Amino acid sequence: MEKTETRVIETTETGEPDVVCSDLVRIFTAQGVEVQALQGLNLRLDRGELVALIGASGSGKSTLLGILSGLDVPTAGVARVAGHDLLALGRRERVAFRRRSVGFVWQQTGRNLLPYLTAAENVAAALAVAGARGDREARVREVLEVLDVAGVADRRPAQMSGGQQQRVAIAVAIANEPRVLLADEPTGELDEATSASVLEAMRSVNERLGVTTLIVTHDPTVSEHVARTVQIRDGRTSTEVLRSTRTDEHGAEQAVAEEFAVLDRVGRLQLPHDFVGALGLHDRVRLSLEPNHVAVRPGQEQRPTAAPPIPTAVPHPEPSTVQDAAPSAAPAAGTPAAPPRGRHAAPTQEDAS
Ligand SMILES: Nc1ncnc2c1ncn2[C@@H]1O[C@H](COP(=O)(O)OP(=O)(O)OP(=O)(O)O)[C@@H](O)[C@H]1O
Repeated sequence: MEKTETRVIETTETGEPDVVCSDLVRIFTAQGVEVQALQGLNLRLDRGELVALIGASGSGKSTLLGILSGLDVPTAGVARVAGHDLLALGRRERVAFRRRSVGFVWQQTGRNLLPYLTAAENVAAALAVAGARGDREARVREVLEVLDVAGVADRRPAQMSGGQQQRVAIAVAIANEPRVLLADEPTGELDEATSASVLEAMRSVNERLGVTTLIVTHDPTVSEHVARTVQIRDGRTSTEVLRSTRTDEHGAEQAVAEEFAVLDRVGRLQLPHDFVGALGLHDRVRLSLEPNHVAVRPGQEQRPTAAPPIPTAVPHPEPSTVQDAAPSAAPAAGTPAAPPRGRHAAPTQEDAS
């Protein structure tokens, strides 16, 4: 059974990650109206990581992938992929970056492959466009075998299943040995079983070839295939779930999922929606530094409508979480009940250090 804990992690920078986004901003202007698709997003992927990116519709996932793939240019901030500064690339460098440094898999199978070429010809075309050296035929065979689609090498996309088409698309994307593989809803048009096999293929490619991989998805089963899931909300990274296996005191292996709020370099974090709703937080909140945590309390005066019951047997605990910091009165009508403890706990000062 999965156990969920919460701590705050700091987005510090050590080493040379393959993906670095720092205070990334993308503003679109449509018919005189500005839309802030990314509002100071921070993200880093270390070399060889496999990460899923999730978030509600409109949260900025595709905008981020557009920037990381070199298709779009951010308005402000830092975006570096495979050592390239994406705000400073010239036109020719950008073309070379897209051909050699990143591979891309789209949701629509039709967008990934040329319909009049076979699977092998699609991979060969990608190698030719990038000017790949060496034995291209051998490389075509190799990547189709890695993706377990050597059997459909001579078929055109229309003669393959959706899952086979996406596997061939992954083969095309990794043919040039890019440092980073980006996938936008790669399983969006597939049924559950086929989705699982495509996600598994991406995990296997990541493991065998060490290509740093970022998968944008709505697929709820993605957590079974990745060790790290990043959630973005309103154009910013808000929470991360890290999964690992631990051995308990009886020697049994336990899958552990820990949920973290993401603290950026200047100390900002997003409170989960259900915390905000449960305490009716708005406009201003009171912060206080406690011995081992930071407490967040509603900014407005809390006037309980009825006298709170006096505890008899159970002593009232010291506030240690956002829920603990709640007034003792029940939440106002219309506000959701406080979330169960353990799903999200409040960030603690100790954890942030
Ligand atoms: N070219 C554009 N011009 C104007 N606004 C845009 C443009 N592209 C995206 N947006 C806006 O930016 C915000 C983020 O869009 P984005 O497509 O990145 O979200 P998303 O998380 O990928 O959504 P979905 O899951 O529905 O694909 C949205 O409000 C969207 O309407």
